[in-house]
Amino acid sequence: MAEATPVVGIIMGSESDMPAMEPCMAQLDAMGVPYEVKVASAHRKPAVVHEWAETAADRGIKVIVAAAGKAAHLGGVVAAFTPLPVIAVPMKTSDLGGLDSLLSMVQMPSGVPVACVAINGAKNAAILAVQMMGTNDPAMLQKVADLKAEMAS
Ligand SMILES: Nc1c(C(=O)O)ncn1[C@@H]1O[C@H](COP(=O)(O)O)[C@@H](O)[C@H]1O
Repeated sequence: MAEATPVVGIIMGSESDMPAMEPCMAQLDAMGVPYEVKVASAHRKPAVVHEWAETAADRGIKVIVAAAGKAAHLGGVVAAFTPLPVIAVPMKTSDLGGLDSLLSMVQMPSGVPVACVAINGAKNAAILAVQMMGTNDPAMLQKVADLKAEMAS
């Protein structure tokens, strides 16, 4: 059977962000939502990030989740290159506890919004992505309703 086309694009600034982002992938797996994962830094590989972000919508991606730590510009740079909504996940850091990542991500200039979840809020980023898609996709909305029913039981 052919793999379903990914609808969530997950990008992270470093392979070192992968463990903190596992709950995002696990939540999307649990909800049956196909995703793609890319490791690329806006600082270290700007051309790769540019190309990935600019072509995301054409690949069928509906929502982007961008995770990064420290001077976490990745979400904002991705948002500059795509009309898709971007959810940023600030990574907890050893020096400043993730406040550095959070402030870098949340303080976007007017005109280029980036939604931002809590420090290491990978699971919530996944749920929020499905909620966004649910605004015009009843099957996605049902997945979130099912999750809420499960939490309440
Ligand atoms: N914030 C960014 C960006 C970016 O914003 O483009 N690229 C890498 N990083 C972050 O640097 C931290 C340390 O990365 P390394 O472990 O590779 O040195 C990671 O949390 C990564 O997301």
